[in-house]
Amino acid sequence: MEAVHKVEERSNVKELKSKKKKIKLSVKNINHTFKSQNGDMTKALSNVSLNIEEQGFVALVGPSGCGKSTLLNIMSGLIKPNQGQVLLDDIPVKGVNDRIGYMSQADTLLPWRNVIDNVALGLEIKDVSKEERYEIAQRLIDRVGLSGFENSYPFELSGGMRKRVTLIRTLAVDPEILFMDEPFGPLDCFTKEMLQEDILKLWQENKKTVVYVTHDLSEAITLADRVVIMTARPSIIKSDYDIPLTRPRSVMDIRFNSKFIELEKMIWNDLKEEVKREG
Ligand SMILES: Nc1ncnc2c1ncn2[C@@H]1O[C@H](COP(=O)(O)OP(=O)(O)OP(=O)(O)O)[C@@H](O)[C@H]1O
Repeated sequence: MEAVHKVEERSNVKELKSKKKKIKLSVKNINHTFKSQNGDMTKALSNVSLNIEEQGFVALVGPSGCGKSTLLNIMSGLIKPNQGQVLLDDIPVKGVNDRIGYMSQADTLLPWRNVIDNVALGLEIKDVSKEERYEIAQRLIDRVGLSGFENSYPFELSGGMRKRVTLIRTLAVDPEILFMDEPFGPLDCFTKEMLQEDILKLWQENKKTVVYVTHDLSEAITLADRVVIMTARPSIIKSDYDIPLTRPRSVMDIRFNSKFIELEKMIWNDLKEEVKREG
């Protein structure tokens, strides 16, 4: 299928694309080994390089424990790699900064703040006026169907609603690039699909650059423009697939699209070798 490019074949494709789209994030020759308390060494990443285009939606997929979160944490400046560097608009990323948004699986809402004050938190930290931050927060609350819950506290919300609040809190500060680490991992599949629908809708409106870590190949193909497969540890990038499914997409319908089914089958054949190696 012409949409597919193994890593080694992708370079000319990238050259052609770079004429159209700027590289937003560049990961260069990253090596990273963890040293545990008892002195054990775990080599997580081996010479990983990756370019992410502006407004691109890239999913990182690989077997459990292969180093996906480590790579995301290095990209976002949370971890300093042993070797290599990450450039955001050609400037080295040195620690977390407000150009970057990060959403993890953890529930990080502040329990003593209601929905609107949770959503407005980052704007408050940035000294945005109360009127403006409430206006931005309200717009996002309305966008994800949480109108009427502005004054509710996190404990009064369902798991899916809390995720929605976390998502729009991350978007409220308008980051240039958004990193998401299995943000909907523990939720049931129906709630997950509704949240994926929200992501597609919000992305369609704002076209942020997104890097999305998931175990779930179907989720990766549904959301992303590119699916990058990582090998079992020590992880290298094995393959890089374009996802030529038209947008706007519907989570509910896309899985019945013949191109989707074909892509999932093909990428799974590649991924399953790594899953078996890891197991
Ligand atoms: N702080 C740490 N200290 C020691 N080892 C670590 C640390 N963080 C991660 N590791 C190890 O590095 C490897 C990669 O971990 P990482 O969390 O990046 O994998 P992952 O692909 O995101 O896994 P999963 O999909 O299961 O969340 C694992 O073997 C993990 O045990």
